[in-house]
Amino acid sequence: MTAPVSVHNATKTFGSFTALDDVSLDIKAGEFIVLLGPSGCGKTTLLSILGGFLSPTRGKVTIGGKEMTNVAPAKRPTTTMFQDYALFPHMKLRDNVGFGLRMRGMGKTERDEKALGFLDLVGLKASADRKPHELSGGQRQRVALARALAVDPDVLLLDEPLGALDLKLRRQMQDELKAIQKRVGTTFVHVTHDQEEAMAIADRIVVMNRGRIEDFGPPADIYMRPRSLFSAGFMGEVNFIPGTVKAVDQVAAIVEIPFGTVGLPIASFTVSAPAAGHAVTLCIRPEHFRRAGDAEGPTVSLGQAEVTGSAFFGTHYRCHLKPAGAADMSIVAHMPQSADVADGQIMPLAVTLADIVALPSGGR
Ligand SMILES: Nc1ncnc2c1ncn2[C@@H]1O[C@H](COP(=O)(O)OP(=O)(O)OP(=O)(O)O)[C@@H](O)[C@H]1O
Repeated sequence: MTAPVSVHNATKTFGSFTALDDVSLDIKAGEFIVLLGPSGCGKTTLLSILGGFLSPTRGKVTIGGKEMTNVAPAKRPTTTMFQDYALFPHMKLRDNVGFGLRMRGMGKTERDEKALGFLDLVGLKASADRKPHELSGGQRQRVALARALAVDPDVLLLDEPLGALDLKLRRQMQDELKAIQKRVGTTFVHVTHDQEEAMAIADRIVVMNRGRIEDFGPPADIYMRPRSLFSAGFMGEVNFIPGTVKAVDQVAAIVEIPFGTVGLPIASFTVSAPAAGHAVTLCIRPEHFRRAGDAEGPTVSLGQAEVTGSAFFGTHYRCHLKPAGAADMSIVAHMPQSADVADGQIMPLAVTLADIVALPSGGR
């Protein structure tokens, strides 16, 4: 089963501290949502409010269109899978997975059949008679997932479920988790502070910071068209170039930056329309810089820059560049593998216009 989830203006305070600050969110049935943000930003608090382990100080939660704000966890159509998922050590996997069904009074034959079906889903049917200590960390994690899904929640809440796994296994489990979610169609809300994990699994990512939602959208949108400087910086490496809007007409704005003047289409301003005098920050990902002449489509020239350092990364050179006329600025740019990059070299820089996002400077 599956259900949509809505959070309406939820605030959670602990004494004088506001852990969640007026958060609203609409999740569609069957979506894989990731709550992403640094430690302490309120991800677990929001997940706990969805699961019923915490009540919001203000605001409300609906699941499947029904108000759930003060409904106990066991009475919600949700299951929460914690990072330190505890399997019962003395029970076979089939009994671990069937445990929740037993608690709900399901008979042994039916329960066993269902448990085997979910073990099959996570690729462990052949191990149904083994016990947890005979499994690897990744396998135990899969059993925990099978157990959580066996009770047929409308919404599965996952709190850093891959946090205890090593990096390689983590990446593998991300792919599996996504594939399983697509097969069962249950709404998943998954907490992580790992941006790559979020991109690997999410249909939509909720970027959180200091108790608020900074950005919400598909991974590619958040990466390419971030709606806040925090979001841009959290979703991978980015260069922030300060600027001032000098003039605006109906199609473009002229922005003065420390090493020149650029004309940007209005569409580059993703959050608020540009106005003369506004301080803006141009966000440019390292892979979007090109040597002038190599850039595709309509481009903006950023003048000459000196290579002050470079390292070969296999797929590209990662370069530090100093733009002419901006002695105290350093830009990180990726140049193609084929580029002949050397320290001290001067290169004319350009960026495809569509790859520049201009956001209001300042903020929280
Ligand atoms: N019961 C509590 N009493 C007081 N403060 C709390 C309580 N629970 C959480 N907080 C505070 O609220 C803030 C948000 O906590 P939360 O656990 O939601 O963060 P998080 O984003 O999940 O972080 P992490 O990735 O470290 O788990 C933190 O500053 C935390 O110290």
